[in-house]
Amino acid sequence: MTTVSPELVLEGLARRYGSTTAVARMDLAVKPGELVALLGPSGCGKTTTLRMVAGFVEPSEGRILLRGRDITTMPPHKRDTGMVFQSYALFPHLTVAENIAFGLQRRGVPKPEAAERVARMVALLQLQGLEKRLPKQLSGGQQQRVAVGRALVINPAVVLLDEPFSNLDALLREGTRIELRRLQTELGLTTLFVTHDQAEAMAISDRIAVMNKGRLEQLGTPREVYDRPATRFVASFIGRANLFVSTDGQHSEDGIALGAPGPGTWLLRPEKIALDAAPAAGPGSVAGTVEVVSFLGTGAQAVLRLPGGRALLVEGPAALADLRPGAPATARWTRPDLTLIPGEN
Ligand SMILES: Nc1ncnc2c1ncn2[C@@H]1O[C@H](COP(=O)(O)OP(=O)(O)OP(=O)(O)O)[C@@H](O)[C@H]1O
Repeated sequence: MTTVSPELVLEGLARRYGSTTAVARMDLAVKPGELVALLGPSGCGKTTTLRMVAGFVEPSEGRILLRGRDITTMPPHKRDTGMVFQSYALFPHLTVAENIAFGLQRRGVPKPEAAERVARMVALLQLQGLEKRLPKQLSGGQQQRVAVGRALVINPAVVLLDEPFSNLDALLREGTRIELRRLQTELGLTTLFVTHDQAEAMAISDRIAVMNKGRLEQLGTPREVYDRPATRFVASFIGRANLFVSTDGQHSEDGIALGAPGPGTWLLRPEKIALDAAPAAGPGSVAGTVEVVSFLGTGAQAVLRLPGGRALLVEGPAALADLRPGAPATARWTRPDLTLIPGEN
């Protein structure tokens, strides 16, 4: 077995502001060429973590190692990190080419080599013909690509991206994230990516670090965090979740015939549930009333209101949208559709 030594390591990294703990003792190891997303709701400590790695925020505790070197107290420009800010932070008076070349000049890269590397970035990011423009003469998506180019051209050991697509409209955002993923894979860039958008994190990450209230709740591949969430928070933040608490497995606290193999907190994803018109029959079935249906293009969603008052979310084929609100329907699932949430027991 070969073990790859990680490129970036966070060891017990913490940051407090007075009595507020922005980040609590975080451990994370990012492998060479890996893209890890820091995902969580507003205020969970994603940006603070990224800024500690970049050197803009001083940790209260812990260490940061980059390629085995302790960089915890090193000034930002000596760290070998390339950062892309949410606001892009381009120099308004410099052209596209000059913006991209900036970091190379500062590092004393000879002019001919710098010109060559800038031209390569311009080509990779499809900015040809825009080299002499100023940032204000570019679209949001083009500005975003210049910001990425400026961070990548110095060939940093780790690329740090803070919600880089938040200023783009939905369609451009999807296209740009695919482009970024392609570039990141092609160039083998070790990347830490901050986002509060779970779909974005799922789409581009090798692994996702799910954060909540300054803590790392789970680290895993998109599939792992979706299929086997460690906590109730992860289950609800990644995708949609129907959660049931049961003391015996047979029934949930609100009286649903759950049919789980044992006690605990159980997750039932909406796409695991089937709806039909026949009456409920024992474990893994419950009758209710269709409350809302939504057609989503690739499928549909329905909310089933249960007698106990709970709203059960169901996802399935587009035909689900043909159900009439107010109609009775029975939800069905099987034992393997239920996933135990280990962190809640
Ligand atoms: N300079 C500061 N002074 C005081 N508190 C701060 C400071 N910076 C961050 N915090 C607090 O630390 C916590 C984490 O903030 P952080 O910006 O890291 O969260 P985030 O997950 O990046 O949120 P968002 O998605 O909204 O940017 C928040 O409670 C925030 O109010």
